[in-house]
Amino acid sequence: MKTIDDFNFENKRALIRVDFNVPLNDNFEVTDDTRIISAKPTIIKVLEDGGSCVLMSHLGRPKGIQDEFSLRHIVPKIEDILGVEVKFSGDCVGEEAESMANNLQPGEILLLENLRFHDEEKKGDESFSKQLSKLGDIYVNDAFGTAHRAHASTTIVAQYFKETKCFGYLLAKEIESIKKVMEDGEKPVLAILGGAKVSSKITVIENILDKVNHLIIGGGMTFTFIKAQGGQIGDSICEDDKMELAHDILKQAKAKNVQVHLPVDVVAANAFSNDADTQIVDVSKIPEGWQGLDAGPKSLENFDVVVQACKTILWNGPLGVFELEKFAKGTIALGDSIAESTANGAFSLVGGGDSVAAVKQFGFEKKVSYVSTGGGAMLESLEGKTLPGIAAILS
Ligand SMILES: Nc1ncnc2c1ncn2[C@@H]1O[C@H](COP(=O)(O)OP(=O)(O)O)[C@@H](O)[C@H]1O
Ligand SMILES: O=C(OP(=O)(O)O)[C@H](O)COP(=O)(O)O
Repeated sequence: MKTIDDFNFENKRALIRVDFNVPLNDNFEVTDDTRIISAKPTIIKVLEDGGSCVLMSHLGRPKGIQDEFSLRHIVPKIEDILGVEVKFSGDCVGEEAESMANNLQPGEILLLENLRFHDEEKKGDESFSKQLSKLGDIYVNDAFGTAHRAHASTTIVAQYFKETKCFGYLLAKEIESIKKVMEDGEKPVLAILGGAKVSSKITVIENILDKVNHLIIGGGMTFTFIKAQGGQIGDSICEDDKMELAHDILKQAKAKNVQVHLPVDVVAANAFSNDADTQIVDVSKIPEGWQGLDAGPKSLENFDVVVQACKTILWNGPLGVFELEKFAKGTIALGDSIAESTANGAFSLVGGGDSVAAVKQFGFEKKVSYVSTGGGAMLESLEGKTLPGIAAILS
């Protein structure tokens, strides 16, 4: 696996694919700069070697050229984080980009305009990829968040850099973290899967059953499993067409010697609201008119015992509707448990959109071993897929 450490960038231009697809508010200010901070070590390494950086990224899902998706908006934030001036090219290919890239001096940074202003980016167009390739001497992919997309800048462009392509520090770290859980994690290995629906996690569950010793199933997914076992789930969220599958998953787990832990009690509410009345009830005796929106205290105790006993922990998906304060306790308690287990030597990886949001919101970011910068990319990795952005560097 070739990483940025295998190259000296003195007098070289690094063409770096970063994922600066960051959230902006109405004033075009960056509201979460994690992805920019995460790319910093790679950029600094190039500059310290005496090289220059051409940064390329997408922002959002624009339809053609739309100013609200211009990467120009985030230049001040990047300059703040890197402490270096950032030049900006109003197009990612063409004369302006080429002449600015050619004139870059060691220590300088150029940011290209949103790659997705050209349809060719998502199509993986060859000639567009070739134009991009002219902008650097060494291609570095550090965009884990976009590594599941086979686009021009993440995948096709790599073919123009046979011996001169590598992973940046962030992408290498993401790969290593996934490997630590999925391949060589210290046992017992635990996966905690929560979130809303079974359907969005089926492939993850099936793939993970071969890798773990324990599986905690929580969140809205719980109720499809409970109903499948004959429980009464009241008005809780449920995918009736996935009940057979839920059964099958439990059977597979048994055959593979994976211990499955489901909630035994829940916080049931008479409405999907912070103002709802609530009661703690047995997970399989939820009255009509009530829905389970968080794990109950006995479940949290049980989960804590498992979490403390495990040496490798993967967490994807919240245990309850954490966006509503009244139903955030389970997710917070689980975060506390994982933090404690991590402090005692376990390796913990948090990945997948909403669980990362929860970890950040409740301040667990520094208390777990690694928080992934990719939502979809992490899910596809957990499904066992080889991401095209990663394959393109390895080939
Ligand atoms: N018991 C529940 N009932 C309904 N929704 C739930 C429940 N528990 C969790 N959720 C919701 O699941 C969503 C996260 O699901 P998902 O997108 O699958 O997770 P992730 O983004 O971590 O993969 C959150 O918005 C949360 O409110
Ligand atoms: O934010 C991203 O994905 P994510 O929300 O799944 O983490 C990436 O930048 C990929 O963006 P895309 O899903 O528009 O290709």
